[in-house]
Amino acid sequence: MNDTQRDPGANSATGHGAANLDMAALMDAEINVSPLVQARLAAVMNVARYHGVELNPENLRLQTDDAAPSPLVLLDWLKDAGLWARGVPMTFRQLMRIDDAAPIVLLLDDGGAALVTGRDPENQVLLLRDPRGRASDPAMPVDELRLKQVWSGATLLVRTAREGNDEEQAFNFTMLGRLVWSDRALLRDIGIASITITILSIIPIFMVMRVIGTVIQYHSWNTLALVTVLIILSTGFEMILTFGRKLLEVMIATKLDARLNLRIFDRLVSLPIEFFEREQAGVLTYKVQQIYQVREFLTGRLMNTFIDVFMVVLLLPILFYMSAPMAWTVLIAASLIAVIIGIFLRPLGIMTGKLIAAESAKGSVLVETIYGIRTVKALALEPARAADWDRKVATSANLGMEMGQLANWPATLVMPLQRYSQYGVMIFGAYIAMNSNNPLDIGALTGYMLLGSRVAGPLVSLATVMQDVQKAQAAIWQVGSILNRPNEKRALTHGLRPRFEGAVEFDDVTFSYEGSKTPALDKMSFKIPAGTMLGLVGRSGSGKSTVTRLLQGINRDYSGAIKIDGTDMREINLRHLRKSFGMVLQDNFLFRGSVKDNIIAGRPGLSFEDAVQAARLAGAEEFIERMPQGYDTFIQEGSPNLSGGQKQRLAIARAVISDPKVLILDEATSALDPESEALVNANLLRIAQGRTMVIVSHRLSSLIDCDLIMVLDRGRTMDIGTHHELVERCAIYRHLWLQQNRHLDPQGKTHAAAPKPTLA
Ligand SMILES: Nc1ncnc2c1ncn2[C@@H]1O[C@H](COP(=O)(O)OP(=O)(O)OP(=O)(O)O)[C@@H](O)[C@H]1O
Repeated sequence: MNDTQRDPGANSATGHGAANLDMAALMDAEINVSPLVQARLAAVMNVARYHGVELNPENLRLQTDDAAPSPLVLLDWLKDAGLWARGVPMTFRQLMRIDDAAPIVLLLDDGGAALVTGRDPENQVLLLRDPRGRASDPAMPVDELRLKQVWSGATLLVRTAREGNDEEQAFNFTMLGRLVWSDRALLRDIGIASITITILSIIPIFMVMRVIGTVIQYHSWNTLALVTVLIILSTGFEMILTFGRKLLEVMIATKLDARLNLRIFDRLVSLPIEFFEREQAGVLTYKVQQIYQVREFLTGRLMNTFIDVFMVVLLLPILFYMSAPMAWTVLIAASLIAVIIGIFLRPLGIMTGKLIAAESAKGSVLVETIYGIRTVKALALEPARAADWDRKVATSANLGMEMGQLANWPATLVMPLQRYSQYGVMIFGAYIAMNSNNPLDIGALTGYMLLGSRVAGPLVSLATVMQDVQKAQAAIWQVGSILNRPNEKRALTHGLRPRFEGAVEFDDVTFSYEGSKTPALDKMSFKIPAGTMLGLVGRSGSGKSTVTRLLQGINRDYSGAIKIDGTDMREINLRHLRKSFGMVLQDNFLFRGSVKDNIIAGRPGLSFEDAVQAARLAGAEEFIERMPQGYDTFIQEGSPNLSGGQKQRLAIARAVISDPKVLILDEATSALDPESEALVNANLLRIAQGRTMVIVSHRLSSLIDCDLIMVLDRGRTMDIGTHHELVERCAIYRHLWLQQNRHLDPQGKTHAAAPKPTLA
């Protein structure tokens, strides 16, 4: 029985019919599980059914039959079936507030589960059902106190995966803006705090005007006392508010960063492998990190500028009220500043783009050198790399210098205008004072000077913020150029999830790599039944690895059809496909962690026993047990503490642990010494039992035992048959065989006349 998707609406008509438990599925699957485990499985199956998905208990990997399945295992089961699922801690109140008919799974402390199928706000109770009960059983009202005795908050939320959901939004200003906007309550608080702070910081200016205008002129001690108290009070408030605002700013930035991190990672790992093969890691990392600059700009500079400009709108009428001619001069000076900065915007924008490109090129040299440090050292390439680095540093330093020089111009040119609105306005005021019948008093003049700078400042920053907008635009373009590429997300989350048997068929498949004129596979057709051990041979570049790549869905834009058990691969869910296939490459990456962790590779539901069994099948058990801490031995980055053969056997164990129906070995033994190769090959026949194997190897001797061997040449199938058949009838195969095995006769037996090595 497969996990199959049904019409999502199919069950909603029955409303809370989700609790309509049909234990038959569990029984069908013949898993012998304890009643508590049954409750959890039944609860999850019920919710999935509500959303139109039938879960198959056989696809669930329970650690032991008695232990309750962990939330992780259940989530994986749900996600595998194409549902959106999250495990979250919740409170009774939060559950009461959810306004959705879809049932919610509560994971009870004793390992069981309950389903929330409704709520009664009047009596403050939740309506719960036992997932193992019958549909006709009435829902049980449970209040907060009773629930707390059996449940400490673990909840599973499930819904149908939305198409084109948030994660699919392009990375651009709109998306970032929306992200920022989703915290509008925080933004509003920051806005209110900022405006209040600005008003409070203006109060002392008016106080200064009073002091100079009234206190000194009329020796008014009372006014002085009042002014002092007011200044102290406003400063106190300002301090508290500034502290609060800073906290809010940190909160908003942290939340945004967390959300961005999740999205970026999600998007990055959804990009097809071919993309990573083309792009340099250093450039990728550098470009993606630009997003944080944009975030900083949005929540810092841009927001403050808007608040400042808002203050100008408040202050300008006051300035005009105090003296219209003076206000005009301030306004004109500010506008001139804006014009000067506007003129420099474009050249600065172009320069910023160049600088970012140079910085990413520089970053890529560094990252590449670190990644390839073994080769760099082994070939004594340090001077060459250093020279390359020097060139990149020089280019980016020169550009940085040019950028600084260019940016210096507007900053210098606007200075006199800025100074005018600070001090010049006072001279102008004094001039007016001496020539007019209604002059400003000296206090008002000082106040004007202080207020004038408060108007010019924000206008200048509004103009310079445009410069930052350009920078942010360049940065977001860089990020978008990576994250907005077509990704595999749809293929990873949609499509059929059949139970594989392992029959593979290539039907007239033609495929060319991007930018290549000759096809890597040319009208390839072949068909193998489930359980076949298929060897792929051919000269270098004949397309062997390409066959394995297409089989894993790494490259998908081929013509013709690839069918697995008769189903077109394009219709199969990509994640399901890759999870169901095992893969061992020539050079496998082992993660930092213990041997056991590397074999299990973070897949939920797999236990230590599974790891031991997989290691045994891969022939790795013997050396693991000899290691100082056995399965707990720590593997370093790059696994220097393991030999090539040991690494390969671990990689095979990792690939077979999930009992894949199709196992692909691409030159898995090519880099091994003969002894290790013989060890791995000896295990292959055992591993091959009950599954289809596709083995790519240059060494034909390791393919003799294959059920079928396919000979490739320039992307075409030249022949397919057993070793003996091919030696007889396929010229290419015979040639390759004889080349590698001169001492053997064509049927694989040691040649009687083979010269024995002699010691001189
Ligand atoms: N990522 C790629 N981008 C562009 N062209 C590629 C890429 N990978 C392979 N090719 C080209 O496709 C053709 C088939 O390559 P493929 O790796 O499948 O051959 P192969 O038989 O596995 O070779 P080898 O035995 O040397 O590994 C070759 O001409 C190769 O140059």
